[in-house]
Amino acid sequence: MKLVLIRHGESEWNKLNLFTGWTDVELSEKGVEEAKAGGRALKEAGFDFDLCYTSYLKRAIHTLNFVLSEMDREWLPVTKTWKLNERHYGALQGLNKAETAEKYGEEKVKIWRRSFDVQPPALDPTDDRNPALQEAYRNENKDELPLAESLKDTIARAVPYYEQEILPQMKAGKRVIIAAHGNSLRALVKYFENLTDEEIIGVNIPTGVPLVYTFDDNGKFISKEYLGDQATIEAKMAAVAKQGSVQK
Ligand SMILES: O=C(O)[C@H](O)COP(=O)(O)O
Repeated sequence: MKLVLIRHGESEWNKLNLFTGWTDVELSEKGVEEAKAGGRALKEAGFDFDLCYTSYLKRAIHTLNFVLSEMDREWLPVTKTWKLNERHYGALQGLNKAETAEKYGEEKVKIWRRSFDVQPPALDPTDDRNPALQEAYRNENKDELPLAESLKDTIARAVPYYEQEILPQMKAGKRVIIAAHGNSLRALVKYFENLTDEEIIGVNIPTGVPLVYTFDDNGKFISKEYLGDQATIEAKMAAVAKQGSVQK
């Protein structure tokens, strides 16, 4: 069984190096091009899909739309769920990552960005960015909606969704693509590959590059492969890792 993951293309806030989380920002022009290139790479490699999953956030939704447009598959059914949203970055949302590193130190920012179970500072419940106060989440169970999340918290909602909603479809023969986010995809990657809490720290997902997983019939990990020029992909991953460094 194969499964394709794609992180959204560069967003307006990726471009400005801001902590984004659940902030619903648009793709940048470069992000649109990355998403289209991802779609073309999938088409050229002969991929096709039956079902698509994405988050409630427009940078992932639009990425999926551009991918499907390039593949002439805009008619495919798409399921949206907040369970695939980016990790909620709490009160860090809107802050510049490099400036935050200057203020609190690179180590602290690395812990906030990449530690397994440390949450960033939480939003105040009265903050109008509290998802429980936002239209997009009006039909969701308010008790489940976060004010901040660690990667562990993200795993606790993304992995059960995968196991309950997506994996059964794959086992029934459906070809699936998931368009999501740096950390909601890291949550799935950790689970798929059974990575330790330390190993996942070093995983950085580039924007707009299709990541193809191959599993056995039971959903057990066999292999993975990024589609595209490997040196370019490595450079994009290194750039993501560096976003939390002080700018020199
Ligand atoms: O929410 C964000 O800021 C990004 O999408 C992912 O950020 P990170 O790579 O700093 O975790």
